[in-house]
Amino acid sequence: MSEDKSQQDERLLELRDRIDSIDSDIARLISERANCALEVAEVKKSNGEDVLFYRPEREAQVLRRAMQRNPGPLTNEEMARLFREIMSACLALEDPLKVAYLGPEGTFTQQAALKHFGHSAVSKPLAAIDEVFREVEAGAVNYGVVPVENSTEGVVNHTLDNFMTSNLKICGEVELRIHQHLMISDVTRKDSITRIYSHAQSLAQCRKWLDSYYPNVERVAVASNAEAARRVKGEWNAAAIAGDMAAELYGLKILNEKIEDRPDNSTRFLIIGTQAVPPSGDDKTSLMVSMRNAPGALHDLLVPFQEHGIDLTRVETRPAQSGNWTYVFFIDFVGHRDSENVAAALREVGACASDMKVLGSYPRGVL
Ligand SMILES: O=C(O)C(=O)C[C@]1(C(=O)O)C=C[C@@H](O)C=C1
Repeated sequence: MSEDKSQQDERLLELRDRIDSIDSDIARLISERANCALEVAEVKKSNGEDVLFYRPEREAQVLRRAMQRNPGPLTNEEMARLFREIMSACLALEDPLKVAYLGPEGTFTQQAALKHFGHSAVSKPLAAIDEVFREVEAGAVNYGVVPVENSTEGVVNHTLDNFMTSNLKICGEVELRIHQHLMISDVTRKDSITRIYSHAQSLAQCRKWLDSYYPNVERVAVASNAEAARRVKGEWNAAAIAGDMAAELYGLKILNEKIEDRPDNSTRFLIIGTQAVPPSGDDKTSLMVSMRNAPGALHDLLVPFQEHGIDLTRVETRPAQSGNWTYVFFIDFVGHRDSENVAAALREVGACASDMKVLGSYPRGVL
């Protein structure tokens, strides 16, 4: 063995010894933290019947702090992701969360659920957005995850419409960068693709790419990206557009990566539940307001926000289910309903609206 090689080996041994010793410190500290969480659970239980183990505002604060004090070299996002999983495991010790999401397995919504709750939550795929609302309302699961808007394709009307008849609250939001890939199975003949399956939104997000590279191939819209991937499994002349999770789940090969037309393509998801979330220090509020279709109605509705210095992040209009040319506005803005300026604006909006419902104040998405 050369002198260099043996020096290298020695250095490697030394570093690995150091890593072993750091790992045992980390393990001890994680266990100490987990014991603390168990004590927190005991304190919560001694406080009353309706125990809320999951605290979105506290989780947001823990993650933000992990990012702020990050000394590097890991990125802030990586550091927060690690803490996300530690907290998820600690919460599972207190009370394992049950979370329903718009499935099937392998969809972007599952990815969003994992990003928000970590891997220790028990998650349940459901076939439709309405079903996710229903399961949370029935108490069969603690929370639900549903898509609400895509930066390329706009709003998910189905989610907004469900709020018209539901009493559920918004407890959180997650934003996910959406990367679409073209994928095939082992039996697909690359040069004989005549059909591409995907969800209609994903086909739309990749429209220009498809026009350039597969102009004459039939585009078939199916219920989800994961369903598209499942179909391709046994078809020699088909491909699917879906995300990483679907490719992994169905063992497909990615032929072309990141084929979305816009590089900043992202989707926002909502966490729905029954709890009102206290302020975290950086929050958003979602509001549903009905107005008669009178001239200047939208203007009147927006003035209080401007007067109280509140930033609107989104305004959507949907026809009310009662018809009669009544419109429902969905408004998102920065701030918590408990803060003075927001409370004042809500009073004024309430006075000019025919109906108003605060869908929830919740921490702004951290990761
Ligand atoms: O602080 C709490 O209330 C806890 O239960 C602890 C903890 C954590 O692990 O930090 C766990 C779950 C909650 O959702 C928030 C935080």
